[in-house]
Formats: sequence, structure tokens, C-alpha cells
Amino acid sequence: MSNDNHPSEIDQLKSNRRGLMVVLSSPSGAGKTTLTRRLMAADDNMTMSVSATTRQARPGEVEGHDYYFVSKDQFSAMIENEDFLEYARVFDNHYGTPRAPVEQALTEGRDVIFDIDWQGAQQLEQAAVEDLVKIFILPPNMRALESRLRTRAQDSDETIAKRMSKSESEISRWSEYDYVIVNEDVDKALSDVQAIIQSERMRRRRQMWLGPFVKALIDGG
Ligand SMILES: Nc1nc2c(ncn2[C@@H]2O[C@H](COP(=O)(O)OP(=O)(O)O)[C@@H](O)[C@H]2O)c(=O)[nH]1
Ligand SMILES: Nc1ncnc2c1ncn2[C@@H]1O[C@H](COP(=O)(O)OP(=O)(O)O)[C@@H](O)[C@H]1O
Repeated sequence: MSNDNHPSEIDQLKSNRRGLMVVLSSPSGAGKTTLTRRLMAADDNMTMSVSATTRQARPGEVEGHDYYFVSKDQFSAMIENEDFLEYARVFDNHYGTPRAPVEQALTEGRDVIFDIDWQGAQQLEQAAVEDLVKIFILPPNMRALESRLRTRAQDSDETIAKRMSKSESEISRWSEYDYVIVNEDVDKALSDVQAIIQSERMRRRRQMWLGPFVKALIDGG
């Protein structure tokens, strides 16, 4: 038995849980930023990894919230200092995941969500396969993808054309992921992501308290 003053061994193990690393990847415009933001708003145990990038901020993007916007020199210095958990070049820009906030969140038992590309997913897999859940988001069709990039209204025609031309090679990575969601209806896609995360949290190997709990159960506790 436990009370507020003396948590049992099982309660302590429950609070010792190590967080999940949830990667969302997709071609540009398929909806990963939207889904990540909605997930964060709905889940107190979720931390979002904020990447550093050398790309220009889009209208409305906020430093430290959407990205850390850095110069190429600052990015190189961060690589040099081993500040990144992973980094990659995407669409002529550099993107990297700062290491320290992720490690702190995981140690505190918080789940971390990453909006990163397939190169980043592969690097995280090498570093932390046990903690990783990889989800790929597809658009319902290519017309919808282009129209979403246009209605987002944050990129020039040239940038949109470049992103569309790379979308096929991005999409070709779908089979490297554990789960694939077609984002047609955003509410449905969000509930699919939430179902995946909930199931992954319930995996036996992630519930470290189960062994002592079952022992206590059998011993008549
Ligand atoms: N490997 C890696 N990819 C990233 C990182 N941050 C963002 N990306 C990816 O870079 C690509 C371009 O991102 P962005 O310029 O914000 O455009 P978006 O795809 O339209 O949201 C997307 O595929 C992101 O998932 C990162 O830290 N590491
Ligand atoms: N299911 C959906 N149906 C219609 N529009 C969507 C849907 N999901 C996202 N969008 C819109 O598409 C645009 C691109 O989404 P965004 O989340 O920025 O994509 P990504 O981060 O993958 O580039 C945004 O304007 C967003 O509001």
C-alpha cells in the first residue's frame, strides 16, 4: 500500500518512466506542424523539440517557439560543440535538434515530439532505437499537398515549386516508418497520432513498474 507521504516502490517506478521520442515526418505541406501543435495543446506530458535552422523565418514564426533561427556560422559552431542530437541539410538549409532540452525532458519522463525529416529519423534511430516511435504523414493526393502549401501562404512560388519537386523523394521514405497516416481530415489524423502514442506508452517494456506490481499481486499484496 502507499500513501501520499510514503510512495510505494511501484509508485516510484511509475514516476521513473523514461519518455518516448515521437518523430513526425512528411513531405512539406502534409500537415506535420499542424498536428504537432494540436498534439502539444492536448497533451500536458508532451514536449516539442524546437530545432535550430539556417532558413529565414516565415511571417508569423517566432524565435524559440517555431525554430531557433541561426546563421550558418552559429550552426557550424553548434555542430563543433556537439550541441546537436542530429542534424541534416534539407532544401538548401541546415536543420538540427538541440540535444540538451531533449535529454532533460526524457529524463523527467516527458515524451518528446520531433518534426524532422527522414535523415533526422535515421540518426535518432541509431542513437535511441528503444525510445523511438516513427510516424509518417501522407497527403490524400498531390493536388491537396500543393494547395496546402499555397493556402499556408508563407512561401514564394519558387519555394513552393522546389518543395513540390522534392515531395516525391520525401514520400518514397514512407516504408522506413513504424506508422503511416493519411492526413485527409485533420481531426481524424490527430486522433490517430494520439492512439499510436497511447499504445506505445502501454508497451510492456516501457511499463517498468509491472514486474514488482505482478510480484506483489501474486504475493497477495
Ligand atoms: N533532420 C532534421 N530535419 C528537420 C529539423 N527541423 C525541421 N526539419 C525538417 O526540415 C524540413 C523543412 O522544414 P520547414 O522549412 O519548417 O518546412 P515544412 O516542411 O513546410 O514545415 C521538414 O521536413 C522538417 O521536418 C531538424 O532539426 N532535423
Ligand atoms: N487535413 C488537412 N486538411 C486541410 N488543410 C490542412 C490539413 N492539415 C493541415 N492543413 C493545412 O495545410 C497547410 C500546411 O500544413 P503544415 O502543418 O504547415 O504542414 P507541414 O508542417 O507538413 O509543412 C497549413 O495551412 C495547414 O493549416
